[in-house]
Amino acid sequence: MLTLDNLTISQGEFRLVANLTLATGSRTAVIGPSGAGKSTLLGAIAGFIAPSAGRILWNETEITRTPPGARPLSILFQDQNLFPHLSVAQNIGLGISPALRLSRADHTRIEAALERTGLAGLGARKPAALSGGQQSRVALARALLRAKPLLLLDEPFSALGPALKSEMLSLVAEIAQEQGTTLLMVSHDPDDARALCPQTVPVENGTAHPPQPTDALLDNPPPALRAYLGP
Ligand SMILES: Nc1ncnc2c1ncn2[C@@H]1O[C@H](COP(=O)(O)OP(=O)(O)OP(=O)(O)O)[C@@H](O)[C@H]1O
Repeated sequence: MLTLDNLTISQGEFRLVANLTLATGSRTAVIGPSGAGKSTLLGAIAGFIAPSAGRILWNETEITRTPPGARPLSILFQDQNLFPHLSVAQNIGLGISPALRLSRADHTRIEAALERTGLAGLGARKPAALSGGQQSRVALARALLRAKPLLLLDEPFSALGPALKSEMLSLVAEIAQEQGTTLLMVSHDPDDARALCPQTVPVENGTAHPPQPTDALLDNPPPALRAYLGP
């Protein structure tokens, strides 16, 4: 279970407060107007942004000041964070060993992750020799190998076409289900939220609200979300 206990994040004039919990294995969308603080929220959970007050707990353990790499999570961004000079297999291997000290068993796991994400046979290529969709799959394969209990998605597939994006999101949901992963996903597309996430955290007016059932929220949004979601 992820707990945000009066978590307060300040960036210049901007301030965001979150008081909420996410059950283990749940899938949650984060929805709100541009600039509302969705990426800031994920950045604080991931440890890239230091909160000015409050606590982050994973189960009973406080991780508010745990370095990003030691937190029980993976995060996928739009910019897939692939190293251009490393092969696809090495980029995935970074999920196991940042120094790329990989055993034979590790290579077997990398092959399995390539296979699972539809990249079989592409391990020796450099990221530049892959399509955008394939690059997304590499980042996902790396997260898959890390098998952390919490997966944060900050619109990693938004540069892909609609069909490819929903294919990637389905793959994420499938893998999350298999691994029992807790999923927290920023989305600008209400249809993605409805398709994948039974509950949604609305972010508006400086608050990340506790999760609410996605369909009910989107069918009858509060005024601050209504304008953003449109008719
Ligand atoms: N380094 C910074 N210093 C000051 N303010 C910042 C900084 N980074 C972001 N902000 C402000 O914090 C607020 C939240 O930004 P954030 O990127 O989290 O919004 P968002 O909801 O993810 O938006 P979008 O949907 O457009 O990606 C914005 O008002 C932004 O201008």
